[in-house]
Amino acid sequence: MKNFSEWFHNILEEAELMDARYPIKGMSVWLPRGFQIRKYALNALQELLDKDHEEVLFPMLIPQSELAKEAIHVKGFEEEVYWVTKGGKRDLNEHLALRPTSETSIYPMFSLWVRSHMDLPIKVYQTVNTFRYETKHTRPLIRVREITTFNETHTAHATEEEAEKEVMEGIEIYKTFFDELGIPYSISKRPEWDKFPGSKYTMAFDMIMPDGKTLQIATVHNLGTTFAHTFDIQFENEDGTHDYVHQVCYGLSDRVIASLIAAHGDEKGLSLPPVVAPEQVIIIPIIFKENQDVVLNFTDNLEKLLKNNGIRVKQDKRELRPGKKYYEWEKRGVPLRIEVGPRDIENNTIVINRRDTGDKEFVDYDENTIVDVVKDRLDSITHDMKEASNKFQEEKTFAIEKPEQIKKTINKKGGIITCSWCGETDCGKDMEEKFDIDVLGTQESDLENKTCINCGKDASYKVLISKTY
Ligand SMILES: Nc1ncnc2c1ncn2[C@@H]1O[C@H](COS(=O)(=O)NC(=O)[C@@H](N)CS)[C@@H](O)[C@H]1O
Repeated sequence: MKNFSEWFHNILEEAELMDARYPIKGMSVWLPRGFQIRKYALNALQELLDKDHEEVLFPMLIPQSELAKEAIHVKGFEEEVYWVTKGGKRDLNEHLALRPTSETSIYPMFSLWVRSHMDLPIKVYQTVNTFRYETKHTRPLIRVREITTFNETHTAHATEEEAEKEVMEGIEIYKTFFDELGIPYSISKRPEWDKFPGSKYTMAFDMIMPDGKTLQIATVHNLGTTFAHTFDIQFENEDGTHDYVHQVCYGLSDRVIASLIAAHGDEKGLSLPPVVAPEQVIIIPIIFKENQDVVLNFTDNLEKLLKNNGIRVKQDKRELRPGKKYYEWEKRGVPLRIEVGPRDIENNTIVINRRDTGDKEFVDYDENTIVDVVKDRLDSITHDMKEASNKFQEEKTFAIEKPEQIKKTINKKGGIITCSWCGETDCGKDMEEKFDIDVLGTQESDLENKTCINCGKDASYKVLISKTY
């Protein structure tokens, strides 16, 4: 893992997740295994969103006039928007933007849908591709020009309190989702100069990657009433007065898959939490000519049993020596491997190998309990993977007191440092400049008469700082 970037790119290819050779920079192809992992990850997220949000689908193209309406928003995206300017041979009289995110395609429709407070709240989400002409170094899943797995939630509420509640709900949904996938994170409130264009404030999830830099893996934005004024989204109260809606939006992307790979992968390759694994169990029959049928009869039965109990299982019967099979399935990150040879059958045991820890376990085989045993081991893997990645995030987060520790700690150890800060924009930007770092954001904390690490003024914030992607 000394060269994370090389390791990461190798895994995409060797675990057959993506093909980055597509002839447009910043765009790659989802291969079948990668696509399944993406599907299971999205299923887990949608299960959480579906509790009280509805899935919708908006057009990909946005009229220039709509995109331009929200000045701050469009300022934030104007460098990144792809445009459609022709239809066939004909020039379009209005250029159409490929959505970089969907506020300006959704909110004109919210304006049509919202008339009375009875039409509120609106809580919708979509999983779409979005396009951002990233000029920084692109890399698959991490910084792409076509974001293929952009899950964005957009809500409208009658009151500010309801919008604040939705922000907390969005944060909870993402916390639960990342916890299920064993992806670690630190949550902070982005500084004024780095919040979502047009928003009141942005809450962000940052994961410390193996190379010590942090990756923004999700964001929740309180939009206030700015977009409601811009797109005239008003509703009539019970007393006949009119108010603008209060809005929230939140989103995550392909980076979730990048985080899965980074959080759990190792020298052997991918290591997947069961919830997203295309195969949760791979059965390897150890076959010798003379007793082939005995073994295969046993493993076919075991495969059927596991499959009938909702476990995603495969059997590798290829004419290859076992070691080669182990190598391949470990690289693909299959959580559990079950080996069965003629001796195991005589002893009525099977061998269970955990991909995450490498532990090998001899288990007495009993048709009535083997499903529970396998499910129990899969649950242990889920639990332990989450513990391990949270431990890494915690161990790479350092509280410091002195400014000279900022650069030293970041350059030497990477990760996130926390310290006290006055919260002033010019001081924050000065810190970023001086120490060549990024201010991730602030967290609630009970600072008593602390001074700002950078300017010495009274500090009222605990700030998180790191090198970022
Ligand atoms: N070029 C990119 N490649 C991959 N993921 C990206 C890229 N740009 C942004 N993201 C991810 O997408 C998330 C949401 O994007 S965002 O700009 O912060 N927020 C929005 O677009 C809001 N409309 C919420 S949906 C970010 O937190 C980040 O994790």
